[in-house]
Amino acid sequence: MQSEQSPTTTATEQKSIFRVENTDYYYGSFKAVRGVNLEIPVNKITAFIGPSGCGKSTVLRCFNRLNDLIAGAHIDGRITFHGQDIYSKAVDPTELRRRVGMVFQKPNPFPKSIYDNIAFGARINGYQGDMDELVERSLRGAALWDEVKDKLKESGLSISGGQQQRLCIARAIAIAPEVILMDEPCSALDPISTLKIEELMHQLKENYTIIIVTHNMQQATRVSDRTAFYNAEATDSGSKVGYLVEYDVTENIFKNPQNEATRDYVSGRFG
Ligand SMILES: Nc1ncnc2c1ncn2[C@@H]1O[C@H](COP(=O)(O)OP(=O)(O)OP(=O)(O)O)[C@@H](O)[C@H]1O
Repeated sequence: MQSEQSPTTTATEQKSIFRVENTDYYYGSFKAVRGVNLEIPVNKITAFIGPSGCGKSTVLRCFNRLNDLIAGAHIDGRITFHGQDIYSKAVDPTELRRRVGMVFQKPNPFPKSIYDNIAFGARINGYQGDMDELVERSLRGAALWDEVKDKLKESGLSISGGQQQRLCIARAIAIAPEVILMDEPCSALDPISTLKIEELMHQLKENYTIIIVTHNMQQATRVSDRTAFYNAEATDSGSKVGYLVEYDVTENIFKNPQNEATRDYVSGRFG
């Protein structure tokens, strides 16, 4: 059987896990982002870059329908996950969010023990297996086990910011997602913690598809396989609307961009 491919997907690329087709993103009547078409390859890291307010987080939050929780937010167009429209009535957003996890800008562990940070979500999701084993496996998967194995009963808030962010990643992977969305996951971290998360991302992509929003262009070049550059332009009404300018393998976006705005942005001329 032939795999599903868009005209922009080359035969050598892996299958897409998400397809975004002709999507416009609104907050009430305000159109925040227009006309996005893109495919997210499975088991790769895709970076979203662009100046502030161009809609990177808005698009990101739609992959697990987190924008549903914002009153008035809606999209026109279609986003499919494994070929199924995620906005169709048949899709349960809670189940979608289990399969498409998220890590936020600021580490946000639960005010519970390190152990329970992992066990809590797993229990809610009906995990029936050996919880000790799951906690260890998740913490190992987030490259945190060695640092916390002797203090699993201590609060998740008692460890460093970088460790807290890895705990949030451990919590996300404990419920066995396929995708991890990361919204500027290192912006609150020091450079060493940032590098640890980046190393971890390289390991994680063996098992997960990752989409990361980042303001740090070096980070995009270090971690991502593909990069989407978004920009915003003024509309007749005076507001700004975001749009996807260029999407390609990361090396092309940074070394050989096709669009002038991309070239200016990646060379630090604006943004
Ligand atoms: N909850 C919301 N309600 C109304 N408008 C919003 C909301 N969230 C974002 N917006 C608007 O949508 C547009 C895109 O915002 P978004 O946060 O997605 O951009 P971004 O590229 O992620 O920005 P940044 O890099 O600063 O995080 C902006 O005009 C923003 O003001």
